[in-house]
Amino acid sequence: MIDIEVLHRVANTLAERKKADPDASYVSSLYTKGTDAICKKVAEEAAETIMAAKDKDMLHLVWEVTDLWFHSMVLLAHHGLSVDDVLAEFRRREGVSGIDEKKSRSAV
Ligand SMILES: N=c1c2ncn([C@@H]3O[C@H](COP(=O)(O)OP(=O)(O)OP(=O)(O)O)[C@@H](O)[C@H]3O)c2ncn1[C@@H]1O[C@H](COP(=O)(O)O)[C@@H](O)[C@H]1O
Repeated sequence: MIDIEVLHRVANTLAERKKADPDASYVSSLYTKGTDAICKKVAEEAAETIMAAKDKDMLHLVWEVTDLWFHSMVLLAHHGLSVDDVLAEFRRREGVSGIDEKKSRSAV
């Protein structure tokens, strides 16, 4: 079983960082800079993920996906959301084939 508790612990830290000093916390400094700065980090980490995959660099691929998940979690927290909202969406989609779901969209 994969340990997703670490995601909850990080999410709790991200919530706590709303009250932290931006000079002492990277997360708090991102909140202070705002949505554009956080989105820029998400875009950078997505680009670095793509480069690692294209280079077939497995170590960096894991590092960059971790950076991407982390900055996506910061973006969610900045908007009052958390990893629980994403996990709930995964649960809602569970078992629904992407092919069937796409067909049902074109039928509407
Ligand atoms: N998981 C992470 C995490 N992953 C990556 N990073 C930071 O994300 C930053 C940006 O990564 P980059 O690779 O882009 O680094 P960079 O190029 O030097 O950054 P820029 O100059 O481009 O801004 C780095 O400073 C990393 O250390 C993280 N910073 C924090 N966390 C978690 O968030 C918690 C709270 O962190 P603080 O708010 O800093 O206490 C920590 O305890 C960790 O659990």
